[in-house]
Amino acid sequence: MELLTTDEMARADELTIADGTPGFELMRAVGRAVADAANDLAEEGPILVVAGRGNNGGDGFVAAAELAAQGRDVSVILLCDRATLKGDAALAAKGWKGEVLPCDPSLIGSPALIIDALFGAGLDRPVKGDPKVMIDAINASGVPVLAVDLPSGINGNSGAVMGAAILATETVTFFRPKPGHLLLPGRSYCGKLRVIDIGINDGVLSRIGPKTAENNPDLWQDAFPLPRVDGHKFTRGHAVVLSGDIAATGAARLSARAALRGGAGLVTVASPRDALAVNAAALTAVMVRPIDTAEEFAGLIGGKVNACIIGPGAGIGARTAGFVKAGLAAKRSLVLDADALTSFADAPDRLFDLIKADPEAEVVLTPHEGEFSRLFSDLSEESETQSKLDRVAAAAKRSGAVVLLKGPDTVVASPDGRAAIASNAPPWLATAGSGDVLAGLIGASLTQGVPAYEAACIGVWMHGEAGSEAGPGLIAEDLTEVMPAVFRRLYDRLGIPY
Ligand SMILES: NC(=O)C1=CN([C@@H]2O[C@H](COP(=O)(O)OP(=O)(O)OC[C@H]3O[C@@H](n4cnc5c(N)ncnc54)[C@H](O)[C@@H]3O)[C@@H](O)[C@H]2O)[C@@H](O)CC1
Ligand SMILES: Nc1ncnc2c1ncn2[C@@H]1O[C@H](COP(=O)(O)OP(=O)(O)O)[C@@H](O)[C@H]1O
Ligand SMILES: [K+]
Repeated sequence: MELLTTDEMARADELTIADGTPGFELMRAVGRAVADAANDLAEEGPILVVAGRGNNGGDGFVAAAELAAQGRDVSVILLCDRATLKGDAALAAKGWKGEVLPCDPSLIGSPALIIDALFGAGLDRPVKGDPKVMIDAINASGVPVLAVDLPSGINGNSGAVMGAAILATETVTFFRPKPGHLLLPGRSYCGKLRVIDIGINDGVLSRIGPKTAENNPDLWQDAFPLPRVDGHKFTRGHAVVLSGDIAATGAARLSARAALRGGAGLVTVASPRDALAVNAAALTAVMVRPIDTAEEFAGLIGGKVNACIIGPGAGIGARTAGFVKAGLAAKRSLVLDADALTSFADAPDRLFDLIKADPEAEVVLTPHEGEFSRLFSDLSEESETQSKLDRVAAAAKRSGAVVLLKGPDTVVASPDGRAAIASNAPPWLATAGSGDVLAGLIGASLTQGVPAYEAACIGVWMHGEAGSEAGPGLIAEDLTEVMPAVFRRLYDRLGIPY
């Protein structure tokens, strides 16, 4: 599903209004949807609506009137003087026939549910003073909260907490989710997210042209590689994974096994001679070749090889950088992870220039935050004006590669401006070697000819699903072993027979 920035959402509203649906109609649809969600969350007991001065507050007034008409016991707290409300919000407040209470936290009481309609997309500065006191008091009350559009205080574009934010039980948003619903910390403040149809036609999307999406199969199913009936292992492609020295071979083996499990037809570990026996003893379906130098590596991948995974356990320095250069020179699809990235920390532009020299290059960089800041030091910090999404998008543009920044909200960005945010990764994926498996899974799709952006998105999503499938207590080795179950669930979801 597409994600809309707050500006893009405002544009969707404008286009819908221009096409003949009055803005107040949209607000009424929102208010009714909020009332439905409130009834689901609290079947009985009093409901308190806390409204702000903008249209988010207007949604709150519509919901309050709707719930009262259904016989619910509703009260409303308003952040400002009722007489100062404007436009649709003022119209909505007129429809509320009850009392309006002032912004005093002692009036919260102990309702069954609080509807948070303080701020939505219009939040444009840090929350201070009265609204902050109110938000803190709502959070401290222990009462379940239904947030309208966004938990108040969460920035819809970045997911940042602007001073203070409502910790919602559930959030109802409209038409399409916003990046702030998926990016941390915003996602953690939303509780369960409901996306409601309020009568905005999907046709407006082609006029808006959103570039950001949620990372799930809807985004990449057309690119997902399926084995052909008349195929053989070479049609599924050959991946080469570079091994580290004798003390650091496990990471490459994890990547190699993941590449094979992920669907590569053949996988070879390129191993230093001193580690050959260790690798050979530990591998079965994955092949091993003795490779000590970048020249030997170039020779190996110059043959029938589609993609290379370089970095896991590879060692930091000129040697690994030389293998990366060989991979780029051979025009193979590449996953550059871990040490392959850090090996360019002293001169990242050298790497980017090499990547950009071939506009057709299919290269995925897979840093975690530490590696990311080594390559993109000026993009290492999140700020009010620079979300994780902005940082990764800028990194992709600068490097000429698809960049994936790991975490609970892994972002994949393409130099052409597309970006995807994943929200399916469970926290127990944060375990040694998990990233090596991710590199292998991305390599699996690249090997089968999937373009870098889709390959990265597919790998991230499958990795998250594998984490859920293996469950708490998993170690990296488990991720590769649950891949058949992940494939089966995906095939079922896409309606592909097997
Ligand atoms: N036609 C539309 O545009 C629709 C808008 N809808 C609702 O309208 C919301 C957006 O409405 P608005 O643009 O009026 O914005 P909001 O209602 O989110 O808030 C804007 C108001 O809050 C003030 N404000 C912003 N940050 C503040 C802070 N930190 N401290 C104190 N005051 C602050 C602004 O000055 C402005 O007065 C959406 O989130 C959605 O809930 C829906 O009703 C659907 C239709
Ligand atoms: N809190 C978290 N929730 C979900 N996934 C996480 C979390 N922390 C890390 N991950 C995922 O775990 C993997 C860790 O990769 P990485 O840091 O490279 O580890 P390693 O180098 O040990 O393989 C990444 O895919 C990352 O997105
Ligand atoms: K809100």
